[in-house]
Amino acid sequence: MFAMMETARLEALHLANDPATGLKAIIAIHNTRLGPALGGCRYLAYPDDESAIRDAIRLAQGMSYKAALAGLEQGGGKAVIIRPAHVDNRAALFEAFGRMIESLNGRYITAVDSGTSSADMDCIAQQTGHVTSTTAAGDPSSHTALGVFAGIRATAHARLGSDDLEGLRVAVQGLGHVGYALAEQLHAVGAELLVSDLDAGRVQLAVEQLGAQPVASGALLTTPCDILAPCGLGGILNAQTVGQLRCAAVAGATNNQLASAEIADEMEARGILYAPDYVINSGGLIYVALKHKGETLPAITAHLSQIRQRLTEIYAHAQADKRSPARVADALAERILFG
Ligand SMILES: NC(=O)c1ccc[n+]([C@@H]2O[C@H](COP(=O)([O-])OP(=O)(O)OC[C@H]3O[C@@H](n4cnc5c(N)ncnc54)[C@H](O)[C@@H]3O)[C@@H](O)[C@H]2O)c1
Repeated sequence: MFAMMETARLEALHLANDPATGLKAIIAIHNTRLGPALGGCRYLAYPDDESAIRDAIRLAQGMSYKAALAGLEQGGGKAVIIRPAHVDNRAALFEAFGRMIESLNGRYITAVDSGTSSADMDCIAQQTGHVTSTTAAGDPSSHTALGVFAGIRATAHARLGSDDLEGLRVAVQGLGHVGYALAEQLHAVGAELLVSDLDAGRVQLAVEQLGAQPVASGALLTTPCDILAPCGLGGILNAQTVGQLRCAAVAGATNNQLASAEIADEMEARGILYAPDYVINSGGLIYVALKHKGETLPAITAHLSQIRQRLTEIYAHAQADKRSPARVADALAERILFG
């Protein structure tokens, strides 16, 4: 366990077991150098306890990097609640989790993630103030989409010489909360949209409302385009897909797009510019963190606009050092967190 923590440079790991509600929870606090650790709470079934702990640690680490490059006074953390086969009272389970968070005295702030909802956050809020993305706080997805849109402009400028997206072929994979909002913005500035989603209804909506061209899910990654914007599930840039990409750049919302750092090197070698996922998709975190601090919407929007500048800096470094932007982003984050 300690070896795992050392490898990830994790500060603390907290476990809770509450037989009365069925709560089995893990809170991983990766780094609090910049401020309290903020990160979502997953509520999923895991094959064993170790996989759940591993997941929490890996995700907490990612949150530290994301917060550092988003310029937030916030550290990285993540929680995992192991989903029981059966739960009598979900509200009571999340309230028990709220008490666990409260016992950490503000070192960890939770948020919605896979398997949890704003209603669950409302239950947690009964027991602690260290919770975001409650029903009252609102869904961060539109802010994530705004950040990705700004990041696509920066990427187009760096790779294609102009941030004018009119007529650019942008392939959006996944038309969920973020992907559809992004497609709307791209459509509004005259981009040519190619779209795919596992849900045919979402695709049909984009065809009718945004004039998008539908592409079969399996074919989108290999469709010729200027920018590929992954907004679905992670791990899509891997040894099988990377050689088949036919785009000038990849810039999208999906978390953990790269199967490994070497994939980014391969993209670099092929002249495909890669927008580091945790930089371009940090709009939601910025919204959640600043909203929790009581910032106004204009202040949040102003902070969000820094994503574009941050990416532009990363691309400039990457070009100067002949390295992948993914490597540059990691090095920058590590300097902020541990330097
Ligand atoms: N919501 C946010 O604020 C936020 C913030 C940061 C990162 N992200 C990441 O962005 C991605 C999208 O988030 P979301 O909130 O829009 O999720 P979502 O669940 O609302 O939408 C995802 C969509 O992608 C589709 N999809 C999944 N796999 C696909 C595939 N192989 N091909 C085509 N479509 C596919 C799904 O059918 C779904 O419609 C996720 O990876 C998420 O982790 C989201």
